[in-house]
Amino acid sequence: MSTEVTPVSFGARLARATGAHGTVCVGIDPHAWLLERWELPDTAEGLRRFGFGVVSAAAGRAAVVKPQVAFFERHGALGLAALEEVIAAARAEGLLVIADAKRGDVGSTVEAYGEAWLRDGSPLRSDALTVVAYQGVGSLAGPMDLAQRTGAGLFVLAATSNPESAVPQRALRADGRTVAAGVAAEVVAENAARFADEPLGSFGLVLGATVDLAAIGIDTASFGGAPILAPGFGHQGARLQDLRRLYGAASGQVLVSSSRELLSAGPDGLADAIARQTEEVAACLA
Ligand SMILES: O=C(O)c1cc(=O)[nH]c(=O)n1[C@@H]1O[C@H](COP(=O)(O)O)[C@@H](O)[C@H]1O
Repeated sequence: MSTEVTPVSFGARLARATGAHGTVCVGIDPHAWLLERWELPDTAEGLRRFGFGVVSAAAGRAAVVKPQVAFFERHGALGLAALEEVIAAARAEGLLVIADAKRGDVGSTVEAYGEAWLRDGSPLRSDALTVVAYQGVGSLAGPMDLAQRTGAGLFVLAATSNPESAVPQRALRADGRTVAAGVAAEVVAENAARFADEPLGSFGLVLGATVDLAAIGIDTASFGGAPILAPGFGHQGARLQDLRRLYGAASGQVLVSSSRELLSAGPDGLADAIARQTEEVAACLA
């Protein structure tokens, strides 16, 4: 008799956590200038203390944190060791962790990325991972299978918030769709097929709040239960008041990602800044 226990899916955990704490996703982006503002050194130890500061401010106030892996990689092995500790601390506090590592490769290799971030027992085990589908959504089958088995999630980049993304992402595929709309449709279909019984699925999309989704051929009304990770608010210019206009019927399943705007409140102001932004997002959705 198998003793394997089916884990609670990421989507179910996300729905529960956002229901309790709102839909703000607090970025952990230790830019050098932010470390200075937090009076921390630009070292692995500085990153560790910064990460712990964000975790303690977010615990009980937000559902999700999103460490930006690049800043930890700057410090090599010690930086990654700091990241391991920050991820573990966040999860121990009940926060969901989206590792923003933006991984992608041919299927046989991306599988190893999946194992690094989503396998039970891995030192960097997170609740979800950002991934890139430049090699085709099908190349992500390995991490998708693993995520489903371990109750983890994936956010696939579709329409990113940076202006340079227009050239590759608005390009037309052979089927007449833009690359961004094609990726979105494939991920939405995969999510619907694997998580049909769940109101919120575990495979979502990154859709920048600075992007005109209709102009790029993306209609969020067709998203079903696919969650959306939405960077671009605050420092990149998008405004919370536009949340409903930007994401329409899917606005309730949008994670409002905010890094520099929140983090610049400093270690003493961050908890209040998170609470304020959570209220503001809720008001925009009401
Ligand atoms: O995947 C992401 O989170 C992401 C996708 C995207 O299209 N744009 C984008 O800014 N991001 C990330 O979201 C964060 C945005 O930071 P702020 O602009 O400071 O809120 C950074 O960690 C980016 O790497």
